[in-house]
Parts: sequence; C-alpha cells; structure tokens
Amino acid sequence: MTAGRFISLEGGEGVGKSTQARALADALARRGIECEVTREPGGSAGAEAIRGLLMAGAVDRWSPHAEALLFAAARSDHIDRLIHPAVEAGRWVICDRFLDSTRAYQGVAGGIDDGAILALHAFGSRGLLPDRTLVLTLPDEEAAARASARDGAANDRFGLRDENFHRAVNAAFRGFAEAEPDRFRLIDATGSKQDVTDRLVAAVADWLP
Ligand SMILES: Nc1ncnc2c1ncn2[C@@H]1O[C@H](COP(=O)(O)OP(=O)(O)O)[C@@H](O)[C@H]1O
Ligand SMILES: Cc1cn([C@H]2C[C@H](O)[C@@H](COP(=O)(O)OP(=O)(O)O)O2)c(=O)[nH]c1=O
Repeated sequence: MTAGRFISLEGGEGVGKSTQARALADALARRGIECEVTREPGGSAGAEAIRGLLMAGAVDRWSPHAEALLFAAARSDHIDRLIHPAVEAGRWVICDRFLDSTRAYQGVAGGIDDGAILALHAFGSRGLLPDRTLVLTLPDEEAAARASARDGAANDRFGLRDENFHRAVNAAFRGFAEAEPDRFRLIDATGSKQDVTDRLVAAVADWLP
C-alpha cells in the first residue's frame, strides 16, 4: 500500500482547479494510485450544507468574520468525515481549494488577520495542512475569460466581487507560496489541459512509485 497523501489545489477563479483535480486523479490512477477528489467548501454532507449557505445570496450576506467561521466549520467536518479517513487508508486526496483559500479570500482580500484564521483552523481541524499545495497561476485576464466562458451571467457570491478583489486573491496565493516553499509549488496554468496536468504530475513526481 502506498502512503496516503493530501494535496490541495489552489488559485483564483477560472484557473482550472476543478478540471485539473479530476485530470490529476486520472493521471495518478493510470500510475496505480487511488485518489479521492473532493472540494471546498463542501466534500462531506455537513460541509455541502454549509456550502449552500456560503455560496447563495447577496454579496454582503455574511461578514468576513462569519464567513471565516462557516468555512472553518465546513472544513472541520470535511476533514473528519472524508480527508482524514481516506489518507489513513492509504489513498491520495486531491482537494479543490482548502485552508489557503480562506487565508486568501477572507484573510488578505477580506481583511481578517492570518493568525486568526490559523487559530480557527487549529481549533476546528487540529491545524491539519496538506502535504503539498499546488497553486495554479494564470494571468488575471485569462482566468477571468475562462471563468466567464464557463459561467456566463451566472455568478455566486464570490464571482460577483470586483477585479481588485480577484487581483488581491491571486497575489495572496503567490505570497503564501513564497513564504512556505516546502509546502507550495506554483504551477503555470497556461496552455492546454494536458500541458497543465503534465506539470502537476511533475510536481508530485518525487512521491510516485
Ligand atoms: N488549460 C485550459 N485551457 C482552456 N480552458 C480551460 C483549461 N482548463 C480549464 N479550462 C476551462 O476553463 C473554465 C474554468 O475551469 P475550471 O476548472 O472550472 O476552473 P476553477 O475550478 O479554477 O474555477 C472551464 O470552462 C474549463 O473547461
Ligand atoms: C474554500 C474557500 C472558498 N472560498 C470561495 C472561493 C470561490 O469563489 C468560492 C468557491 O467557489 P467554487 O465555484 O467552488 O470555486 P471556483 O470559483 O474556483 O470554481 O468560495 C472562500 O472565499 N474561502 C474559502 O475558504
């Protein structure tokens, strides 16, 4: 049995996280590695119910503080019910967004102190961090074009934020990667889907049998 691994995929809207979470799992499955693909907010029944509260409604439905608490509660349930048991059983978990999204959206872009977000995570989830965090990077305009081609006029509470908010989010992820090079890898998300998948596989190649 291979050792379980926990990988998070991060980045702003439209960079290709959801597409690549599945594509990376397929590529790893071809190498004999069993993966669980999941997402945040969500991934367990309780966390998906919280997702419904977070994603729908007016942009100002929740304050950044209330949002941070809801994300932390959803994450706690997701880890207990899905992530932790899967990794313990030797599977790899690929999670589309995780803690660093809270640090970027509610933290850097929303104004909440990073230490406070990490303290909530310590309380809710015993501080569990991914073994590796792969941040997909794309020029802001290209990410916006991909997201609007996908969503058209339909937007959730986060897609409705302005350009500056999304720029701050993208800059935040780059900042985290610079600060914690052991956990993070920046992955160029330009080019074809296959090109990006190849880069992601290369970023975990040291774990492959
Ligand atoms: N490499 C790529 N080149 C062009 N379009 C892509 C690429 N990867 C994903 N897309 C498309 O861009 C849109 C956003 O991708 P998605 O995976 O939903 O991004 P995210 O989960 O990061 O918001 C989707 O319509 C998807 O099919
Ligand atoms: C996990 C997480 C997501 N979010 C936001 C980012 C996204 O806009 C939204 C999730 O939307 P989703 O549609 O899953 O992602 P994407 O837009 O990347 O395809 O929730 C936070 O603000 N904080 C968090 O901790």
